[in-house]
Amino acid sequence: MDPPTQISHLALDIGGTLVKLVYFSSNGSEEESRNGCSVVKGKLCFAKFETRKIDDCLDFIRFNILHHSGVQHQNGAVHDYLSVKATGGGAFKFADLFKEKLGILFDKEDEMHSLVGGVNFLLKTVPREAFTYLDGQKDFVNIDHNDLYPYLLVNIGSGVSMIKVDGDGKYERISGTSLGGGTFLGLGKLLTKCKSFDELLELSHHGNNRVIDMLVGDIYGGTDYSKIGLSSTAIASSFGKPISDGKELEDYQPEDVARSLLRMISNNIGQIAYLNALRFGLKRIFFGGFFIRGLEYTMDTISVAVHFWSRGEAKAMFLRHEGFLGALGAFTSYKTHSTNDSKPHHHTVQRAILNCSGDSFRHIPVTSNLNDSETIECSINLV
Ligand SMILES: Nc1ncnc2c1ncn2[C@@H]1O[C@H](COP(=O)(O)OP(=O)(O)OP(=O)(O)O)[C@@H](O)[C@H]1O
Ligand SMILES: CC(C)(CO)[C@@H](O)C(=O)NCCC(=O)O
Repeated sequence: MDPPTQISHLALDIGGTLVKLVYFSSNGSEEESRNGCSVVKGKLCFAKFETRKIDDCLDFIRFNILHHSGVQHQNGAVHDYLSVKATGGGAFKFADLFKEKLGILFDKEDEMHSLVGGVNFLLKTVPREAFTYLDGQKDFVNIDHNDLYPYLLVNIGSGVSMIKVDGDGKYERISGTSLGGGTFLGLGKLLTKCKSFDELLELSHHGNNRVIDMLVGDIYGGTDYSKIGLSSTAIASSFGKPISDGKELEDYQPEDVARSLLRMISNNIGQIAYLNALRFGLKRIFFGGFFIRGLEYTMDTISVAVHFWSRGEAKAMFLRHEGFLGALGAFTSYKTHSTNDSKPHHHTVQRAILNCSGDSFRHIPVTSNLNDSETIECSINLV
C-alpha cells in the first residue's frame, strides 16, 4: 500500500538582502476531483525577512511548524531530513544552517529559472496580477495567454537581472547591473543615516531631487535644449548640484538626498531595461523584485524612462507579487517524483497549483499594494 500522501508546501528564496517564503496553508478540506485525484484547498501565504536576520526566518519556520512540510527522504542516511525547495544565493550559503537548525535539506532550484517560473505562473494563473503605471494612473493589464512571449523580465533585487523570456522554461539572462536595490539601500544608509529601507522610502516621499540633481536648465540658463529633445527640467546629471554648491553633506536635507537616489537608481534601471528590450525587439517589460515595493514614485520613474527612451514603443509593467517571483517559481517547481529517491511511490507528489480563485482578485482596488498578510486562494491537485 502507498504511504499517506503528504504535501510539500514551503519554498524559500534567499537573496542578498531579503529571504522570501511562500507556503501553502490548507483549510483542512480535501475533495476528490473528477479524475480521482485529491484536491486540497487552501491559500498561498507570503513572508519576508532580512537575510542578515536569518535567525528570525528560522524562528518563523519553527513557530509555524513549516519545517514539517517538506518531502520526506526515504533513503538511508538522509532518512530524518525533509527536503524543501530553495533558490537564490542563500540556498547555497545557508544550506548547512537550515540542515543543522531545522533538519531541512535544500532541494536547490536555479535562481533565474525560478524567477521565470514565478512570473509565468502569476501571469497565467492569478487574475489582475500585472499592471501599468503612468502619469499617476494604475491600470491592470489583461494577459493574453496566447500572446505572452517574448517579454523582458527585469528583476530588481540587491542587484538587477534582465531575462528574455520566450516560453515556459525558455529564457536567457541577457544583462544585469550591479546598481540595484542594494545600491539604493547601501548608499542611502551612508548618506542619510537611515537605518532601514522603509525609513529611507518614507524620507524620499518628502524630498525634492532638484536640490541635488543638476538639471538641463541649470546648465542652459533656465531654458530647454529642445533641439535634442531635453526640457529644462530634465535631469542632466544625477547628484550634480553639489559640484558647484559649495555645500557639505550636512548642508543638504536627507529627504532630498533620498529622493535623488531613488530617482537615479530607478531611472538608470529603466534606461538599461529599455536598451536591452531594443536589442531584442521586445515590447513588453515586466519589472519585479522587492526594490519596487509598489511605490508610485519608483514605478512612475521607471515607466517614464521606458516611455521616454522607447518613444512610447515599449511598455513597462509591474507585478503585484513583485518580490516573491523566485520563491513562487521554486514553489511551483515541486513536481511529481521531485526527489532523487529510488522509490517513486514514496515521494510526496504534488503538481503545480492548478487553481487560483479569481473571485478574491476581482475586487482588488487598483490602488492597493500587496502586503505580506495577503494570500492567494488556491487548490493543489495530488496525483
Ligand atoms: N524591508 C526591506 N528591507 C530591506 N530591503 C528592502 C526591504 N523592502 C524592500 N527592499 C529593497 O529590496 C531589495 C531586495 O530585493 P529582493 O528581495 O528582490 O532581492 P534579493 O533577493 O535580496 O537580492 P539578490 O536577488 O540580488 O540576491 C533591497 O536591496 C532593497 O532595495
Ligand atoms: C548576483 C545576482 C544574480 C544574485 O541574485 C543579482 O544580484 C544580480 O543579478 N546582480 C547583478 C550582477 C550583474 O549582472 O552585474
